[in-house]
Amino acid sequence: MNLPTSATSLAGWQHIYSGKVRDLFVPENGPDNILLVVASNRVSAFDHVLDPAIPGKGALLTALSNWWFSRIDMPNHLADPESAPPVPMEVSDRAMLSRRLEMYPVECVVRGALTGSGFLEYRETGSVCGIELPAGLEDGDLLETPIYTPAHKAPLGEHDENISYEQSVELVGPEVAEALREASLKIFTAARDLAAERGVILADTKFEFGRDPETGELVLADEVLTSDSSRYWDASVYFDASLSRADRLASFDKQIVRNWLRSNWDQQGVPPQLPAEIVSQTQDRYRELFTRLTGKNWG
Ligand SMILES: N#Cc1c(N)ncnc1-c1cnn(CCN2CCOCC2)c1
Repeated sequence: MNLPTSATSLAGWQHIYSGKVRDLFVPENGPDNILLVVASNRVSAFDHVLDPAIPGKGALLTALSNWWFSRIDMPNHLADPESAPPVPMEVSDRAMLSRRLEMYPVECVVRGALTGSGFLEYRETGSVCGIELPAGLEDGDLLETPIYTPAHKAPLGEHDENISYEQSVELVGPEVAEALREASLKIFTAARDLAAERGVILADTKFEFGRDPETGELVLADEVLTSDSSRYWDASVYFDASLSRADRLASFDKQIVRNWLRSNWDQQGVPPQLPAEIVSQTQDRYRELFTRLTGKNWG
């Protein structure tokens, strides 16, 4: 996977980490309990960060995350702007000023549908993360009840490893493991139901939690319920039996890019530049997802 070659340097902030699509900063001169999470416009597919970036993507997904945070009844990591240095103008619309937490090394994945790595594991073993599922399920099938399928965070560039609930207990202890599972299932179920009212299927998502060192409380962190951390499908497309399975499971935001790459790249080496039309269509899909979920026009 080709990683970003340079992270934005921000006046007053020290860059500490770059992921595929986000960059992390801490205040150069304190306080040390603050973290700035900046969502880039980078888009990744097939384990590659693509070129060019999608203008507006970072701001839109930050706004979507903030919209969900405001609807989730749980402490979150968003910080009071008064408690931190000013957020530089050049990233203000795509930056998340956060409380610095002691992050738990568990990717809290919840699946309402069986696809991706979960389907691959099911096809091999009949289960996902030790959870036995009924026989005969196909890729993309909706599950009767959502399942909690944690993963262990892998180093950047590697795939996270699906683990059993019992393995998550070994990582964080029984009380925290249960709290992570309970919170993840509760948030997912509420978000899935809200999305369904808007004709959108929340197929799966990944939450990250941390412990606030000052209060000891469990805090919802990272981005939440964005199309980078979740799979969203259009319900009218999903239930259209005239479409192929691949088309029915088209992700709201990245399918246009994936389909173009499948037709224009042999998945060897570095992917080709995305044409302007593909970038524009992808921007439209991000906007459409934002509007469908929030009921607000973007921009
Ligand atoms: N959100 C948030 C947040 C927070 N509120 N407090 C502390 N850390 C994080 C955070 C955000 N992303 N990551 C993953 C980057 N890690 C870098 C080290 O290596 C493992 C991955 C950590």
